Amino acid sequence: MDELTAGLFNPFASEEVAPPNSSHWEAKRRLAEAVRQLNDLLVSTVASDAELAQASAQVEALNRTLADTPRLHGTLAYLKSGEHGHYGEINHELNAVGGQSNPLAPGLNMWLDGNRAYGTVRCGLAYEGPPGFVHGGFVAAIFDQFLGMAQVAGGQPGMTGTLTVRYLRPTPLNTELKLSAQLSRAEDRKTLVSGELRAGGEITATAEGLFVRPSRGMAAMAEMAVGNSGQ
Ligand SMILES: CCCCCCCCCC(=O)SCCNC(=O)CCNC(=O)[C@H](O)C(C)(C)COP(=O)(O)OP(=O)(O)OC[C@H]1O[C@@H](n2cnc3c(N)ncnc32)[C@H](O)[C@@H]1OP(=O)(O)O
Repeated sequence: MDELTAGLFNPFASEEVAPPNSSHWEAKRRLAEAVRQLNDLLVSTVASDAELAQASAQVEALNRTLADTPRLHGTLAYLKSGEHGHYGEINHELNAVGGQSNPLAPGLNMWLDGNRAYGTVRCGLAYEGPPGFVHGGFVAAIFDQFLGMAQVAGGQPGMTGTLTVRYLRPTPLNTELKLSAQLSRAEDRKTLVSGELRAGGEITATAEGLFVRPSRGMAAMAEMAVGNSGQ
């Protein structure tokens, strides 16, 4: 394991969402939750054009305020600052699918128990694809992240090489969804993991992921990313 993968799923790998490790992340989680609500409200409100224009001006003003604050671009920049925890902690705050402090993330919580992985997630209205149901792309994203955690049990975590999702029935919005996964095979640099997504006890989708530990190593992959983070 290297600096990126060591502790990747700790200390957040428990059934209870672990509390933030600093006042910074505590404050950011609060802001992220407010933005999630804003997203939900945005897609559901049928306010007047004038009310929408006023709300836009307020959000634009807030954006200008935040743009003037010190910023770190990407998880590696947070890591290098030395002030925001180890990579696992930072990833679990900022990850696009599992990040508690990232409003894009639907709040996926995950934990490992031996060779099995478990998770919960709830997708609000902003994740709608078919009427009343979760967009299939987000179902795939949830599996990608979740199986990406489950592969860690194999001891050689890598990048998603292939992800196959079987959509058995529509996945409902605003419902606690339960995930489970198990390691099928881990050999050389390849780890095969399969998982299920359930709503109210019914399986709505299954997935299989093949993860490949890069020949260059994860640290080299991270170096390749320098310059991609929009700073
Ligand atoms: C910090 C830890 C992070 C872990 C968290 C994961 C959760 C998030 C998951 C993601 O979303 S990752 C983002 C989505 N995935 C990518 O962007 C991966 C892009 N692809 C790559 O970077 C490379 O193609 C890859 C690392 C997958 C493989 O490159 P390598 O140069 O290491 O592969 P190589 O050519 O040496 O092949 C090694 C073996 O893997 C096989 N292989 C390579 N790419 C494959 C692929 N894409 N699908 C299936 N098999 C693949 C290849 O055939 C070969 O099999 P054999 O040993 O049996 O000959």
